[in-house]
Amino acid sequence: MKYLVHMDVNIPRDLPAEERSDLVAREKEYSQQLQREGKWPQIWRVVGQYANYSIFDVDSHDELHQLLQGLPLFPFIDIQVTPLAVHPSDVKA
Ligand SMILES: O=C(O)CC1=CCC(=O)O1
Repeated sequence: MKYLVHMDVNIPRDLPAEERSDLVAREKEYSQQLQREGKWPQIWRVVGQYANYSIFDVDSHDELHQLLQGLPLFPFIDIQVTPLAVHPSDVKA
């Protein structure tokens, strides 16, 4: 099952720099592990924003929820999820 996920990151400005760097580094490691596993096949930066659009490819809503909740930056991200279905005009389908 594929999902389009929009993440809008809002790390508090008063978070100590070291804590911020640690969170961002752990977020990157977590994300890259899921990318290698094929569960997070695409991630794109939104131009001019601390935000991304990502594609997740997982088995269920529950799995996606679990993965998103595991994001180190989860407390500081507004997340919107759009479930995707195959388009009938897709020549690859
Ligand atoms: O920087 C972001 O958009 C938040 C994020 C998600 C995965 C990652 O490495 O950073």
